[in-house]
Amino acid sequence: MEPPKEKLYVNADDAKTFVQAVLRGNGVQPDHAAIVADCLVQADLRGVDSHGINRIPSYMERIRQGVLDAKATPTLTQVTPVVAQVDGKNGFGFVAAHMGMARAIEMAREYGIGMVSVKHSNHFGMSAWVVQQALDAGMMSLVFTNSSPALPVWGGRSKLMGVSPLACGAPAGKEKPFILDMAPSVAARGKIYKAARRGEKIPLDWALDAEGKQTDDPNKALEGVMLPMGGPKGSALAIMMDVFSGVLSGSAFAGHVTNPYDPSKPADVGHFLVALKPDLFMSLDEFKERMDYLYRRVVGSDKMAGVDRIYYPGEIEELTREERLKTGIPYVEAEIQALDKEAERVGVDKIVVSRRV
Ligand SMILES: NC(=O)c1ccc[n+]([C@@H]2O[C@H](COP(=O)([O-])OP(=O)(O)OC[C@H]3O[C@@H](n4cnc5c(N)ncnc54)[C@H](O)[C@@H]3O)[C@@H](O)[C@H]2O)c1
Ligand SMILES: O=C(O)C[C@H](O)C(=O)O
Repeated sequence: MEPPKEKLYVNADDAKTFVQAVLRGNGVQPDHAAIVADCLVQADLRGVDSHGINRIPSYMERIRQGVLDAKATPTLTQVTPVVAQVDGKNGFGFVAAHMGMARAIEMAREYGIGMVSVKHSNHFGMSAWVVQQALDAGMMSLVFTNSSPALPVWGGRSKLMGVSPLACGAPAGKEKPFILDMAPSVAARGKIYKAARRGEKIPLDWALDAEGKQTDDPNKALEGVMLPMGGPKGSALAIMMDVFSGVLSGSAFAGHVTNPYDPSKPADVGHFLVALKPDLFMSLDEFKERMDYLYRRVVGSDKMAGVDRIYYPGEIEELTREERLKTGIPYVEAEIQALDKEAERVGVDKIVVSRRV
């Protein structure tokens, strides 16, 4: 399998315009289309191409099969002054989580903390966009979701838990904010889908094939299981995401969430979102100074042999974002063709490729 060499570059604004048009063509209301497009393009800009606009064909298939409601409007119920619940009504996870984090931020502004449980939702892609939503409002955050079975529990051999990401963030002053966004597996399953799309191999420690053997073939890996990061600890984190996102919310859990690529039934994903005001225990300036000091201590740490630079969590993605805002986002021909097929189906313009390299 030779990876395709040519990269097709698309500017972020053109990618957003394209995604919005396809979504509106599939019956999604304009303000919801804008949220979904922004979250997907943010992922591609940050180099999280596993969770960017290439997810559009699978989401549209779910709409066509009637298992994702393009026209759903989530509802919000206030439970206590600092706790709310969103019912995603089986619409886009991006829209339900965006509404949930917006409410969590409002509660945190008033009371210091806001917690929102989201039920009957769908895949919301890269968790870091929700963390960024909180950071844009000056808030710290916790962002949990569950997802479809991909990972055996420690000692088990079949898929049970999702590779459900744990994300959190905290603002800084002059330095970069802290953004941790990690699946409890060695790598997100989306990276395997991406390798399959691009005809690339995967590292041997990511997954096992259906016979339980190591494989570098992404298609064989998708038939097998993902491997947890950190052994039993990764498995435990996946269970933790299910407790907070699935059990607590009233959504599916314990292996009953549907895969975003399976258009046979609703996904019933749950999310758990917390916004926290950073100046609860000291002034905001002092908090930010302390965050800046932490950043400098981390990136200024003594380096291991062979390491050129130490990065802060979220920093590589931020540097990629800065670069891609200038260069455009690189895709491969097969990905652009799959996206253009979605445009053709609803009679909107193809995606604008600015250059091929
Ligand atoms: N919605 C879902 O159901 C779902 C499920 C799984 C994963 N995902 C998404 O997949 C994406 C990728 O997940 P992943 O676990 O493969 O991420 P990853 O392994 O690429 O990164 C995990 C974390 O480690 C940090 N990091 C990575 N390399 C670093 C380095 N050299 N120095 C310092 N920090 C570093 C990153 O900034 C990030 O915060 C995430 O955005 C996640 O939200 C979504
Ligand atoms: O795509 C999935 O199956 C879930 C998640 O987005 C992942 O990358 O693992």
